[in-house]
Amino acid sequence: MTSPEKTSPDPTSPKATTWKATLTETTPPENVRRVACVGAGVIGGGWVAHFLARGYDVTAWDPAPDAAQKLRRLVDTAWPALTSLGLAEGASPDRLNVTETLEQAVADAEFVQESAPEKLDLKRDLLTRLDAATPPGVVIASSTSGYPMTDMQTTAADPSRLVVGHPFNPPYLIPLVEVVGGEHTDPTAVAWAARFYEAAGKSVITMNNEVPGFIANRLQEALWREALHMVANGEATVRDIDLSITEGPGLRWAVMGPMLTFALAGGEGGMAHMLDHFGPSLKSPWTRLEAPELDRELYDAVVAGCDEAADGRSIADLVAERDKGVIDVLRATGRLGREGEAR
Ligand SMILES: NC(=O)C1=CN([C@@H]2O[C@H](COP(=O)(O)OP(=O)(O)OC[C@H]3O[C@@H](n4cnc5c(N)ncnc54)[C@H](O)[C@@H]3O)[C@@H](O)[C@H]2O)C=CC1
Ligand SMILES: C[N+](C)(C)CC(=O)CC(=O)[O-]
Repeated sequence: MTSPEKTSPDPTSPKATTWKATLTETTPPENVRRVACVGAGVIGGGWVAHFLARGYDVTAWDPAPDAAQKLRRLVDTAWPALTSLGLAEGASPDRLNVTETLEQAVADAEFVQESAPEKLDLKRDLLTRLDAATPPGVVIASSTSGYPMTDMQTTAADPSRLVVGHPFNPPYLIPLVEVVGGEHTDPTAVAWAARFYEAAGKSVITMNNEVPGFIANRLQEALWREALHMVANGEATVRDIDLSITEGPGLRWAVMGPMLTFALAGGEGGMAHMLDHFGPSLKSPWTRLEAPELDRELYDAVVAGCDEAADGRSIADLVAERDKGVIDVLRATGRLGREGEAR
């Protein structure tokens, strides 16, 4: 990702402190009842389903002509899984209002989640528009997978209330949200967002430093790049790559992260022994990390490999299978109560 020319607002301008100035008028995160979701594709729609299941009133806007229909279908598809997890009191898909305009969606919102396509100019323009239309003192979060907020908040009149709230697909099942502000974000807005997501049932990592891709996507990207190299070089098939994780480290990663998992590789000696023993292999050529050229051949090989792996299952079948699997893992690892409440 290249960093664009910055036209950052003057941090000493009174506008840059608008959010702070209206803090006392801001709804405490635990009392928020009305959430707006702007952009309602895979992730925006997933956020809508999550917030509805948690009992919020949700307004949504998306410029696509068939967006309302698709969104309601996504919510209906997710609802059985959400019901099995346990709905908040009063939660209902009927509490969704798909509006005609962006301005209507955010007019009464107490929190705004932006989930538009991952294009820097588009995000910048949209956040500027959202900032202009959203009541003062309301935090606006972007679902961006990797742009630093500093690069997205360059043209907003009040950049101090803009934060990144990076979710994982599907946001109605995967608990993690990475929260981080930009150079011109008020740290109180970051703290407010973190508290809000926690109140909304998410697991939050708050980052104090901006790095493109945040934490989890940097880790995922390293694995993804190596997987593409292996497919491109004919070293492994798409199926081999998937099996190597689902039948291998993926099982452990659902229980503990890569750090603790590797500490156990050192036996009684823990991570210290693991480093003494396997440290030298860091110098072995086990990974390339530079991204391979995503040329037509590699593109086709990856797409065809996934079609073959799906073995006739539609995307809807795979989504249902994934959702059931994630719920089973959450349950089996004690991260869900008997009624499905997240711990
Ligand atoms: N797909 C994924 O696995 C994840 C995506 N994200 C991030 O979420 C964001 C959305 O990605 P997806 O939902 O995957 O994309 P998507 O393509 O499924 O949905 C994007 C939606 O935005 C709408 N849209 C287009 N222009 C717009 C505008 N100017 N204002 C508002 N909405 C607009 C489109 O009509 C579409 O419904 C991106 O920033 C992406 O990086 C974050 C985590 C995971
Ligand atoms: C593929 N992706 C980069 C958009 C993925 C994410 O951002 C997070 C996720 O759901 O894995």
